[in-house]
Amino acid sequence: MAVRVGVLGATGAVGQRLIQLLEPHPEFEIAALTASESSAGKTYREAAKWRVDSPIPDDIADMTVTATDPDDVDDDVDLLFSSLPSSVGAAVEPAFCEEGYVVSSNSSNSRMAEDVPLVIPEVNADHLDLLEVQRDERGWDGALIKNPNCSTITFVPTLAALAEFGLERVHVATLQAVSGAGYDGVSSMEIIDNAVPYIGSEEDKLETESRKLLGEFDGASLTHDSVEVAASCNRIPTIDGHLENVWVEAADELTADDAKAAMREYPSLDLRSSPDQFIYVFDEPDRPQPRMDRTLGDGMAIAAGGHRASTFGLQYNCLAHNTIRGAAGASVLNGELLLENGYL
Ligand SMILES: NC(=O)C1=CN([C@@H]2O[C@H](COP(=O)(O)OP(=O)(O)OC[C@H]3O[C@@H](n4cnc5c(N)ncnc54)[C@H](OP(=O)(O)O)[C@@H]3O)[C@@H](O)[C@H]2O)C=CC1
Ligand SMILES: N[C@@H](CC(=O)OP(=O)(O)O)C(=O)O
Repeated sequence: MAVRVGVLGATGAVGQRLIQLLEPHPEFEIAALTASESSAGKTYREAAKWRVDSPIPDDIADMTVTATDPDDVDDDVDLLFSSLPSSVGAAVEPAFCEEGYVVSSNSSNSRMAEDVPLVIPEVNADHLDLLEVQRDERGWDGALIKNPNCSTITFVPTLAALAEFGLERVHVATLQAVSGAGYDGVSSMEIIDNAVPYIGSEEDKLETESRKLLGEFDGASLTHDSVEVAASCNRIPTIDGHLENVWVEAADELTADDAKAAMREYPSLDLRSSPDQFIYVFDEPDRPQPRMDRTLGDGMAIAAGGHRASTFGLQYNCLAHNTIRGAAGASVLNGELLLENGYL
């Protein structure tokens, strides 16, 4: 029987992507949709300005949106996907967890909390058991798991593939699509014929979340990885797909061929939304490109290419679909991991 799930922040850009991915999902059944007070009481069709690239599902369109309050969500809903503004998530996600709901959240609040697993299933599924520590410490029947920032998700899998070479220092420069800022996030006058070399708080997220993801969980606490990461984040006029330039300095010799082989061989998982090939490596020097490569693996693969030796170690480029692998798809994959591991 399918697990009954809800979407917190269901009317938003990421909420709509979640619905697009969850509606046909055989393991999950959408049973609750929440948004702000101004949407509560409306049908989903009335409340959401549907903007994703497939029709609004009829059965979802007719559902009534509720306020984002545990009292308004049925008790038989087991899993909540959260795509709330982080300030709202910080206030309400713990309240849902206290009431026994398991929350798979895409919002940035609490990502760095010591007892909150920050998970990319193919990279650090073992961190999920931090939920036992969380439940002990917080006295929750529910649980809170986070996926990382979209730009973090794009390059950390490639680092995980290279970890055996002894990562010491990493530089990453991003070229981020406008969808990462939400529909109204960047005005057309600001971004057309332009690039903006600043995205608030983004660089810090890449630098800190990456070390948490690559860290070691010993069953009681998590030690962040020692790799030094420096990030520079830029907004460019693409719609979807974050492209990143990465330079890696490793303790051991690391050639372009070694890196390509390690990335190609890095395993995927058997979860329903996992791509068959997790990291798709191009030999062509001008790939990956956002428009051509963001839908690899139904938007869940990481693409890499342009591997070469440079003055600052190994250099390459990587790419991921920021609102699928980097946001809604990441939360769904974490939901599948929770299910597989008996947390639902
Ligand atoms: N990891 C990633 O790559 C990405 C992450 N994000 C993150 O996901 C989250 C959502 O982003 P996005 O979908 O673009 O945002 P939107 O502004 O499009 O949607 C926000 C959602 O939250 C609801 N909401 C707003 N205020 C409240 C409130 N006070 N109480 C309850 N619900 C509220 C809105 O409801 P209503 O329609 O009623 O206002 C809407 O459903 C953010 O935290 C964002 O930073 C976003 C993009 C990519
Ligand atoms: N800041 C990211 C998207 C985002 O909302 O990130 P976060 O989930 O860390 O808030 C971007 O602009 O592409």
